[in-house]
Amino acid sequence: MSTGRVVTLTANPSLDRTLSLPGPLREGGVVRLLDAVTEPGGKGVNVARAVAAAGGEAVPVLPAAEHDPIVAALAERGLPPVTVPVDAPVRTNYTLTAPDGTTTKLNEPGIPLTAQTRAALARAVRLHASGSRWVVLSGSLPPGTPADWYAELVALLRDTGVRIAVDTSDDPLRALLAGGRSGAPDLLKPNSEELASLAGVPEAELLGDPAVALAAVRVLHEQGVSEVLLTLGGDGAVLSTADGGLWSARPPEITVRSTVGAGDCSLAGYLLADLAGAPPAERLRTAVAYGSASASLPGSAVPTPAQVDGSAVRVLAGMPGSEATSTSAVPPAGPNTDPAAGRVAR
Ligand SMILES: O=P(O)(O)OC[C@@]1(O)O[C@H](CO)[C@@H](O)[C@@H]1O
Repeated sequence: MSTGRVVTLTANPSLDRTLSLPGPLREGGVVRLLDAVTEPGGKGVNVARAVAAAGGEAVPVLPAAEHDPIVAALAERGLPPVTVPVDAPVRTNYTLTAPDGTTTKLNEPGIPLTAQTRAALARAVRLHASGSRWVVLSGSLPPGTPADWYAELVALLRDTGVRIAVDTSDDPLRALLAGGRSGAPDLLKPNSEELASLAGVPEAELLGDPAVALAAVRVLHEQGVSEVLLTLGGDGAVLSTADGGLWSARPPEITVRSTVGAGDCSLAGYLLADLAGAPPAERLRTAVAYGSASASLPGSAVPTPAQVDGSAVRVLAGMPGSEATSTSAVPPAGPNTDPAAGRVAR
């Protein structure tokens, strides 16, 4: 029987060190920081933290030595990770945040993993996937990892019955879809840059023309992806389902403090809504509300449900500016919500 558990694999975890700048970053010279905070990070780790912060059951799987600070940092947050031991320390990624919300990331490459470590991680994920609702494969792959490893993992997990979400970029993203339907996840969460690179079009063209974005999403469905959650930063997100559903959502106005982890929190919000049995429009609303709440928090902090306001998110059936779809507002779900509300033909 499947439970509401979410298993996340972060093959390239990080300690996220957030450095608060007193003003806009100027290269050269000495910058006296206002603050410096370290949190456990990496995309899958962030998803697990947000799910756990909402009272959900999350199992973060990652490569890390027993005494690595990331293990203690997660345990302190009530989220002891499942680890596969490695010799080197987990990488540190730096975030520079300016007072106007401008966020600059400096990510280290990470620790190369041996074939044995990869096999042990795959076994750990498969073990915990059985009986879980979702497995999330998230983030970059460490140096030297075959680009098609995520595709291989998707195929490996298929017979467990778990639903699989992937959030990655560059070669691992391309390889995921190059391997045919066996590598295709149930849910893919690209941002506009990633979708544009997959589609081979400039990002500006994809953002400027809904028809281009919809064509790119349709290709993903043809390749076997059931749900595409396209995140658009401050412009919200779009959800497309293989059965023809299409919704878009805009976040409320917020003061951005750090965009780090906002995409991960969007994914966590989507999964939490799914675990609660919410229909697609509501899953999108929760995703955007979580992403927006995350961006209003400092560093890599993840929001608690009390900091998330779904009613402030405007959800439309369809996609504005697209001739192929009409749009209409979807009200927040009430007790009598029709699960098919907002479904439109494409
Ligand atoms: O280098 P990757 O794996 O692409 O991204 C890693 C990372 O930037 O992603 C998270 C935010 O999404 C941070 O916690 C972490 O530092």
